[in-house]
Amino acid sequence: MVIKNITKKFDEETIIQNLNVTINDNEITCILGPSGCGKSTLLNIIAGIIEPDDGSIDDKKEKIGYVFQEDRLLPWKTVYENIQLVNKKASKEKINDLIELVGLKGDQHKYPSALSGGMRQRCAIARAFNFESQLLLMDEPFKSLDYDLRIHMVKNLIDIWKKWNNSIVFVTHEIDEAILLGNKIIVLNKNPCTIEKNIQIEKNQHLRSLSDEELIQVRTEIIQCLTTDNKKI
Ligand SMILES: Nc1ncnc2c1ncn2[C@@H]1O[C@H](COP(=O)(O)OP(=O)(O)OP(=O)(O)O)[C@@H](O)[C@H]1O
Repeated sequence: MVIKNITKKFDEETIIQNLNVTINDNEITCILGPSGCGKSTLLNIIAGIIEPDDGSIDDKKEKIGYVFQEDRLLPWKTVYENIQLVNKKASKEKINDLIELVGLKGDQHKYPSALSGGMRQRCAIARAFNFESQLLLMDEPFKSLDYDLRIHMVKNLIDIWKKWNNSIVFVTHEIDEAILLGNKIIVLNKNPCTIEKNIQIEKNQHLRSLSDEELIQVRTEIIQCLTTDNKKI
C-alpha cells in the first residue's frame, strides 16, 4: 500500500503535510512520533474512517482490522466467543490455536471481567487475527501495560504474526516495542506531521534482542529524533 502526498487539516490547521509512506505486504511498520503529531489521524485515514484533504492511497487493502488502546471486548461474551464473533466461519481448531498462541489456553470460557488488562488485550489481538485482515492497524495496543508485560506481549505478537502473516501498522510511544517489532520504523515529527526518519531493520524479529549492537544504535538514532531540546544524548 502506498500513501501518497497525504495532507490533513483540522480547523484550518495543517496536521499532516504531504506525507508519503509505503506499507509493504507481510511486514510490520512501526510509527513513532511526539504526542499529538497525527499518528492516530494517519491510522484513521488508512482505515478510511477520515478523509484526507489531499493525496491518495494506492493499492488500498479491502479488509482492514483495528486494535485500539482499549480492548473493546464484549463483556457478555467469553474469550472464545469474543474471538469467534469476527469470523463465524473460523474452525474451532483455529480459534483454539489463536487462544494458545496468545497464552490464554484454559481461560477460553472466562468473561472479560474475570481477566486482567493484559489478558483482555491478548484476547483482542487473537480476535484481530481471527478477522483475517490483509492489514492490521494497532494504535498503542499495549499502552496500559507495565514494561515487563509489554515486552511479553510484543513476543506474543511476533509469534502470532509469524504464523498468520499479514501487514501490520503499529503505532507506539515505546522505542523498545518498535525496535523489536518493526521491519520498518517511521519516526514522525510535529507541526505539521512529516517524516523525520525512515529506518529499515533486516534482522528476523525472532532473533532480535534489546542488547543487539544494531538495535542499540537504532534506539539511539530514534531518541535523537524524538529529543527536541538537545539533539546530543
Ligand atoms: N476530529 C478532530 N478535530 C479537530 N482536531 C483533531 C481531531 N482529531 C485530531 N485532532 C488534532 O490533530 C492532532 C493530531 O491528533 P492525533 O490524535 O492524530 O495525534 P497522535 O499523534 O495520535 O497523538 P497521541 O500520541 O497523543 O495519541 C492533535 O492536535 C489533535 O488535537
